[in-house]
Amino acid sequence: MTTVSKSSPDGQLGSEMTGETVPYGEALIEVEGLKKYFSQSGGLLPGISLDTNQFPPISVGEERVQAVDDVSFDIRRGETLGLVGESGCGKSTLGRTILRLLEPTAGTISFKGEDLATLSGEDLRTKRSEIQMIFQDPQASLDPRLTVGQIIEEPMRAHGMLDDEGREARAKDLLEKAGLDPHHYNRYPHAFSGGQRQRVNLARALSVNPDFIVCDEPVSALDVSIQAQVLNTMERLQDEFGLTYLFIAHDLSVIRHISDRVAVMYLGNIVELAEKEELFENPQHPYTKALLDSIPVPDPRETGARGVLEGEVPSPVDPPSGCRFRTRCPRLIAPEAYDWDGEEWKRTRSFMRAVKRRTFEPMPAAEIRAEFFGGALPQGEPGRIVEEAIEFIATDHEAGTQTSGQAKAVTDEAGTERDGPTVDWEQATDRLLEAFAERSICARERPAYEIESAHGTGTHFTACHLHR
Ligand SMILES: Nc1ncnc2c1ncn2[C@@H]1O[C@H](COP(=O)(O)OP(=O)(O)OP(=O)(O)O)[C@@H](O)[C@H]1O
Repeated sequence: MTTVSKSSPDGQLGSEMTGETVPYGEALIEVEGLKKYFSQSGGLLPGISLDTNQFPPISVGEERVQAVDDVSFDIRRGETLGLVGESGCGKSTLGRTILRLLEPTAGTISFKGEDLATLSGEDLRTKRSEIQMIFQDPQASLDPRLTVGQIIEEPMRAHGMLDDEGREARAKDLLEKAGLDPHHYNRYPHAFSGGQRQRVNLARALSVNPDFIVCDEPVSALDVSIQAQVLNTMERLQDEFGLTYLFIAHDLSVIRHISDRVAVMYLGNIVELAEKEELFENPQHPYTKALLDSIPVPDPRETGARGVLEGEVPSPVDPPSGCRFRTRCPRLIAPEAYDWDGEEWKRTRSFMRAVKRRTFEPMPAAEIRAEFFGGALPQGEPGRIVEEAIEFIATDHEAGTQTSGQAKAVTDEAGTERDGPTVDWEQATDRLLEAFAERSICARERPAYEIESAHGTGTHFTACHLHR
């Protein structure tokens, strides 16, 4: 049987063909300023939008989904970089753009010092053998009409690698290495379980002797009991074949199992990147902390009172300025335009969040002041702004003392029209956000800081202005 290893003369392609080597621990992939925007093609007239607040009310311009926006990091030879984040944050798009399955909008992707973003034609085709991808759904990615042997041999054939006999021997060897019986060579995918099918995918990816594999949620569709077995096989194959993985998952326990370093993604940006232990034991970004706090704990006494993420992820068509997490962030930094004393900012921030999310019932002004500010509003201008916001939502304001727009004619049960207070959450929210949230450094500048690690010796990147 042919022995497959990175040094095997039969295992052509991959780095052997090009003769390039990158020492272990050095950057194999360097991503710099990578962007991937998708054009929005929806509606009757794509690209044309109606805005009655402007003249002319029609504008022609493309709305673009900023799926990956200005992302930079490297992946070192032999390591597994875990990429984690909520659904829709851009993980798959990033993985596919690195592989050039999607055209980058901007930025560079350097693989062994060569920019993949500019390669095309034959050069790109050759490089593709060095970079492979494994997808989440092993069922969908295996052609049901082909035998397992044909499936594994297909990439070798496409790259003109080995003769028929050599390909068969290599396919059988790879089946065994991936934890399957080589006698399964002539079977069809439907005869296999989900875990076995993912092993077939692994064997196929390895057939062209790649250096780098993007693994997009490779175990998410598998039973938890099977997940660990497949992950262990992936680790073994990584050692044996000298592989480098970008491992995409939303499940933090899977990321913790397999990664050496972890990158956390939120709304198209990488918000934190550190060695695994450092990230799990010393997370610095409020988003990472919220993600870690929301890991389900297998404890029946657990009440569910964890720091789960509040609010919706904003649209990637029009993401927030500065820090993209700021609209959901519990640690939003105080705007420097005002002087804050003691607890004033914390209280104002909690009040602003509660108003924005309408988490309390409208009540008289004094009760709002008591509940959120212990009776004493912040000093000076911030206090006046808070008072204005309270007036919009208080239930006990007399007509005439209210800010314009708040008093409105209402009809009582007897059918008599009289002036009464109305609650205007929107105005209150706008007043607070405009005065405080939009003036925070979190809204004005995009954060990027390197801090000292408490665990290990690696660098710790965090995109949070709390480290300014
Ligand atoms: N072909 C496309 N056209 C337009 N928008 C797209 C396209 N592909 C992805 N998007 C959008 O880009 C954003 C990022 O999607 P992506 O699939 O990369 O996220 P993800 O983190 O991998 O999510 P999931 O874990 O659910 O796959 C989403 O808002 C998504 O709707």
